[in-house]
Amino acid sequence: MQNKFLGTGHQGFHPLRKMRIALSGARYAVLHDFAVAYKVVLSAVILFWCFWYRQWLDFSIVFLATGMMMVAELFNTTIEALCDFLEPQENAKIGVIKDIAAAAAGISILVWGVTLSLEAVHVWQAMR
Ligand SMILES: Nc1ncnc2c1ncn2[C@@H]1O[C@H](COP(=O)(O)OP(=O)(O)OP(=O)(O)O)[C@@H](O)[C@H]1O
Repeated sequence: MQNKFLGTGHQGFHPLRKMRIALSGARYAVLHDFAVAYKVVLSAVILFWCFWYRQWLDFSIVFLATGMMMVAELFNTTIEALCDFLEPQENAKIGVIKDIAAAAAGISILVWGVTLSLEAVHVWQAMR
């Protein structure tokens, strides 16, 4: 999309360019934020495992919870980066903004953890 104020960017709809931009953003987040990097690896392992045992658990629910957690984590990283860019010094307001973003990411991790635990119980009950 074109920046309405700066006139930068491209006009029109370019899905492949959008996908390339999104992948580049995800790559940057993985390389520069360990919190994102380890969750990507952990999510890939868990999703593979859940897909393998999909006849015993609800893979769609795990997929949804994992996707939601990763989206929240990427937004948290974006807000942290924006805060660090706008205010390199210590600032109580920046602290509060980052804490709120961290709370959103924390809730998504909690939902992810509870979902995985419930599905693990299903698998355990099915295998007994
Ligand atoms: N410029 C700042 N001024 C005041 N407090 C800050 C500032 N930067 C960070 N903090 C405080 O430190 C906490 C951690 O911020 P930081 O940017 O280091 O995130 P992080 O611990 O690396 O998070 P994540 O693990 O998600 O990457 C914030 O939640 C906030 O309370």
